[in-house]
Amino acid sequence: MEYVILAVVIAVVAIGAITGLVVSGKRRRELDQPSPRPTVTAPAEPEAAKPEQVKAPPAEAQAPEAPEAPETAQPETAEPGTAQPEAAEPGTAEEVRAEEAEAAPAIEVPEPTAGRLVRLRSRLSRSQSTLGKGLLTLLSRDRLDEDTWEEIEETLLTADVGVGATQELVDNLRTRVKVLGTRTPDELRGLLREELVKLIGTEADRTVRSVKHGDGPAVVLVVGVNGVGKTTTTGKLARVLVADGRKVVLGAADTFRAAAADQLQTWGERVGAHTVRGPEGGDPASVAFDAVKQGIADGVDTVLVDTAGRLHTKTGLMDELGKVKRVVEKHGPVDEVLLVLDATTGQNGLVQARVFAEVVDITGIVLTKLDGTAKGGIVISVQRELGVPVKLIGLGEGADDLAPFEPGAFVDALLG
Ligand SMILES: Nc1nc2c(ncn2[C@@H]2O[C@H](COP(=O)(O)OP(=O)(O)OP(=O)(O)O)[C@@H](O)[C@H]2O)c(=O)[nH]1
Repeated sequence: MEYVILAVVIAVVAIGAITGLVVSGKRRRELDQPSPRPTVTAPAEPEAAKPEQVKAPPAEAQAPEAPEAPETAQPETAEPGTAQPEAAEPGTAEEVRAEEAEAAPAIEVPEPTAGRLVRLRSRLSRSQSTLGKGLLTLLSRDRLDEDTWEEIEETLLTADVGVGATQELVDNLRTRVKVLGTRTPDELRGLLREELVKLIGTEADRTVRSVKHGDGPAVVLVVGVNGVGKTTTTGKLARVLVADGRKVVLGAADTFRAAAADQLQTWGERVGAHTVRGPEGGDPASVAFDAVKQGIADGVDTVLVDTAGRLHTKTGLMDELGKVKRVVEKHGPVDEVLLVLDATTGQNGLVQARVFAEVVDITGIVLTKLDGTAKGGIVISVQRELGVPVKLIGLGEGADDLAPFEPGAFVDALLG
């Protein structure tokens, strides 16, 4: 019996030993297998982080379904009356398009500037009925006595033609009417046209200097007191230049009124022109400097700078405008200084013109709001006052209501 128990114990021990050996061998084999988890030294990760791969991922990696969504949702491709599965999200494409439109506002193509004055001639109706028609009626009288000539003089003075120019015109008309003898309406019209055109002058260069030269853009400073339409004119002038094929940068150097910069930026955005602006109340000269710098960097043709023209004191104005000009000239010469005057202010406008002319060298005049006045003669008096040509006239609040000034077309509009 003891032998049997001994044999069983030996057998159990032997089985246990064999089993232990088999299990531990299996475990060792399992531990020898490589781990499936990545390690910090895995080369794949730094490879994937290479900038080239981030910049230009393979086409397949860019959500291949994405381009199909807007296409299927486009009204052109959707069959009318068919409830397509893609149409289940009608708002999505609309929203995408609305967002896109908001992000990139449509750039307008302004109307060409040639012939604008002719197109807008009816806007001069108030000046036409007093100045143009008034003079023609007086000159058509059977007898041109002293009283009639005095009335002609009065008409010219009321229309702001100015004393000197009025005298010159009346003298010339008296002589020519005497020589002419009998007068037909056509002859009278022709006579008056010639004399008015002569007074305005056809010799002066009325183009706005806006052509790029050397490495830099042409720089145009727009000056004038607040409220005359200076900011609006700068915006409209950007359109005139863009219409004529120029690339423009705007400088919102009127930092006095925050809305002025917003207003200018909106004008710029409409024609795709960049607007450089500074903080409200900031230094106008610094904004003007930055605008020209931007214009050089962008390689544009023209930089238009809307300046702040507060007429508190002449000294203040002189300091401010003088500084703007000096600072801008660090980049190169200023090509044009346009003085904006409100035609409806009459003599007051002439006083402003005198003050500005003492501060900066004005190279051109912009007369705004000629649509709202019977005093079209201011074109003549302001030119005489400053010895500088009127280059542009404002004939309304519309975006394309700023016209290059043409003496012949202007007089034709006055005479009807
Ligand atoms: N009828 C008419 N209105 C004009 C003309 N030009 C400008 N205006 C209006 O004049 C008003 C004043 O224009 P702004 O451009 O804001 O004047 P501003 O001189 O820049 O004034 P600040 O921005 O305060 O410096 C606006 O309502 C313009 O629409 C024009 O030729 N005809």
